[in-house]
Amino acid sequence: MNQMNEAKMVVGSDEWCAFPSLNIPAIKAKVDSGAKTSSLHAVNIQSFPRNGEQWVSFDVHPLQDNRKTKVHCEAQIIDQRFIKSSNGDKEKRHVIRVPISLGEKSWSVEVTLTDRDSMGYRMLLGREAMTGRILVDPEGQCLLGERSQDVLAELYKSPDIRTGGLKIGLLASNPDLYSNRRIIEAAEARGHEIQFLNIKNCYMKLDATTPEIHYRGGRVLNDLDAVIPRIRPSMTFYACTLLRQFESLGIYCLNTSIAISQSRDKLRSLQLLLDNGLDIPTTGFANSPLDTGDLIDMVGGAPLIIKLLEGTQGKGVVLAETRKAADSVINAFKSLNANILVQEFIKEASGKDLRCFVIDGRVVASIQRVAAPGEFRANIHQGGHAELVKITPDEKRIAIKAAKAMDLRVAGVDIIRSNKGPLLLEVNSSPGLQGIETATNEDIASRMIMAIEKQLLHKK
Ligand SMILES: Nc1ncnc2c1ncn2[C@@H]1O[C@H](COP(=O)(O)OP(=O)(O)OP(=O)(O)O)[C@@H](O)[C@H]1O
Ligand SMILES: [Mg+2]
Ligand SMILES: [Mg+2]
Repeated sequence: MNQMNEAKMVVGSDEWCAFPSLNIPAIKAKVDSGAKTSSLHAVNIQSFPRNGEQWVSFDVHPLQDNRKTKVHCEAQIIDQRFIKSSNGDKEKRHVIRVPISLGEKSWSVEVTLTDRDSMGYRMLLGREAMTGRILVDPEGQCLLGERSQDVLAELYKSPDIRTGGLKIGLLASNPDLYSNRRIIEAAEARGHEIQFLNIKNCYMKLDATTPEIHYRGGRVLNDLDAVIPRIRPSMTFYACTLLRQFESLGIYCLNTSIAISQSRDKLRSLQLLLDNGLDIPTTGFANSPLDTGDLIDMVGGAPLIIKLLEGTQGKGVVLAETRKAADSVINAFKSLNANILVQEFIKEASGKDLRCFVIDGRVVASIQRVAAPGEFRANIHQGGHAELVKITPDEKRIAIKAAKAMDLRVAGVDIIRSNKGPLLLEVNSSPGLQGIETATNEDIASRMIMAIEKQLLHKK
């Protein structure tokens, strides 16, 4: 038994493989003995007849988090199979048989093609391909050797696999804003090329084969590595359309269009946060002024908070101290066809709230915002000021969970301290840097750039 095992190759939980006949010199596979058949993540899968046989053509993005490096492949179809994927869905897939190289060895394996766009591994190595040849050491990774970015760039002869500076676009409206100046400064200091892209000056070509984004004057922006969106609420619709276009070109967006657009819908955000087990102040929402009385009762009566759904910087947030005031304010807004929500007033917060800046699942800085005397809104724009604060482990956990629930890699999470514990107020997808960098002395702009580097450069 031992002797037999000695002849077997020991692999870790992931390994670099190659498919010489498909011109794929390196692709990192997740070693998955739980799956029977191996699979390759392929796009543009199309079957066609060739000399009386059924063939398939497809494209493979062999490198994780890189949709620019693409290999076009063709192979004979040897079977069609229904495969149950990890999410439980059954899917009919083409099966091909090709030689695989792993370490020093090479043999032929069956591989199914799937166009599930997994941002993780581009390939799964199933047990059928390993039987009799491989032992798995789940603690190890790339036991048969790593591939550096330099080696990959050479193998794929691709300038897109960068080892040095990245080409970054800052998609925003005002290059003179503190936040935007800091992001540009930080990107340049870290050796990247960054260009300010005014949202209004970008336009796009929607086309199945050659989609493009142009900048005023005709310059094509397709060769960016990453885009940092900093979108003011009034530009959300157009900017998210642009972001979707960047995404479909395989350009990494620090916050995605989907995450940003859902974060801009206050009610949807609150529902998502609740779905993820996060607590918010009790909130009510109605369509018709006829329901005002019950709406007020629902959130516990006056005093209560009324918020315009489209409001920002505290402008659309009103405190109604009495039931009568609440009733008239709600009806006044309703008569203007304004969308509002009503919310339990967290009096004990005494005009303070917390802003936690989350990047890539970590709270990188937090401040307490304190309202001006006589004001309940802590917004800096309403005269509030920022103070240093130590947040509790629970608050940290909530902030991280909220950013994750909203699928935001960069988020400003606002929390209010209530008698019932910390409650979530809202999650911002383009949180400002000035107040928080000044108060904490943290270099948050650099942390944002580092989050991009982690995705595009240093990922093994
Ligand atoms: N339910 C509440 N109870 C007590 N204070 C509240 C409550 N909701 C909001 N506030 C205070 O009012 C401020 C503004 O509210 P909120 O953050 O919801 O709206 P906004 O700031 O206008 O929106 P945005 O941050 O998107 O610009 C908060 O920072 C907080 O200090
Ligand atoms: Mg706010
Ligand atoms: Mg907001």
